[in-house]
Amino acid sequence: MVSGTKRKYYMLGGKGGVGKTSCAASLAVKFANNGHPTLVVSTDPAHSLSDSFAQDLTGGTLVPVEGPYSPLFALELNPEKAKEEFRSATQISGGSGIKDFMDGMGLGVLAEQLGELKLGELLDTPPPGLDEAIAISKVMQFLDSQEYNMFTRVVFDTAPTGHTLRLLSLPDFLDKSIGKILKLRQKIASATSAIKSVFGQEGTPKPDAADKLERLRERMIKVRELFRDTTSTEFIIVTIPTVMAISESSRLCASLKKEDVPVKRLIANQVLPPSTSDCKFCAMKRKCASVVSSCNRHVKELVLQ
Ligand SMILES: Nc1ncnc2c1ncn2[C@@H]1O[C@H](COP(=O)(O)OP(=O)(O)OP(=O)(O)O)[C@@H](O)[C@H]1O
Repeated sequence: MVSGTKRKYYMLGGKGGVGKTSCAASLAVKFANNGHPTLVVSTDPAHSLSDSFAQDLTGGTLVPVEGPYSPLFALELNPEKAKEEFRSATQISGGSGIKDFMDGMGLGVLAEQLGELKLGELLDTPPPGLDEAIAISKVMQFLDSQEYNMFTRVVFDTAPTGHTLRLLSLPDFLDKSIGKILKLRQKIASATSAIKSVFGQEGTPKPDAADKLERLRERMIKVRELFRDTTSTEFIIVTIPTVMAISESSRLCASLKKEDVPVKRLIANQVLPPSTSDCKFCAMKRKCASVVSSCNRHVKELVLQ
């Protein structure tokens, strides 16, 4: 994993509490100690990257992590900020949702179509995972900038399984939805210019709003491409040796493969080392771990089958 100087992205995901953040932080330190300027990003709204490094990493900006030989920076993304950006990019007129805008223009009929297209919901209540998708797209934006193009390893500490799966399918969903909004905007623009000439009403959608939407759509396409780029991206499943964690990891792996997301490595975390002085709890935990790994063949085969 440390060979080569071409930029690589590693996304760590899995069941809640298995050690995604701990493993993402350890992997980032390993890369930095092997000569890679590294960035570790937490997209999990419940950040715990600061705890892993025992350093305050909050604030939504890149913070240098003390210790490793090569530069290691950490970033705890602020999903609220990302959501705000989506809302402002999709507002049609100052502050009101698209439906009010169209009613105001006497285009209630078109608003019904909007209902069918379910775009109203998209604009007023963004889908789960949206904030992370936008946050990741921002990370990619600044990674392309001169200032941050030195990073050759980027490690994403993602949210627990369900959130991540929605995040992975989101760029597609957004690309299509924003495409519909832009088409609808086109219709509104031509309809309003017709109305304007008859009633002389103001309220044509701000031209820059369409550009903002178009830019957002392009960024979502880039996120989708990043997730599926087998030459630069890899999703690593983190699990622990319990039946429940392995079952959930197996489902996650099947979903990732269905979304064409490259996944080939698994971290079996918190495996108890052999010990003679086990307390009852540890003895039971070890027994369970050995039963799980033996009767379910090797954890890796089972999850990554
Ligand atoms: N290999 C390990 N050895 C000992 N403790 C560990 C190990 N990995 C994780 N832990 C501990 O388990 C707890 C959960 O770890 P962590 O926060 O990394 O999991 P997570 O999957 O990111 O959790 P969440 O889903 O809540 O974000 C923490 O207290 C952490 O210190």
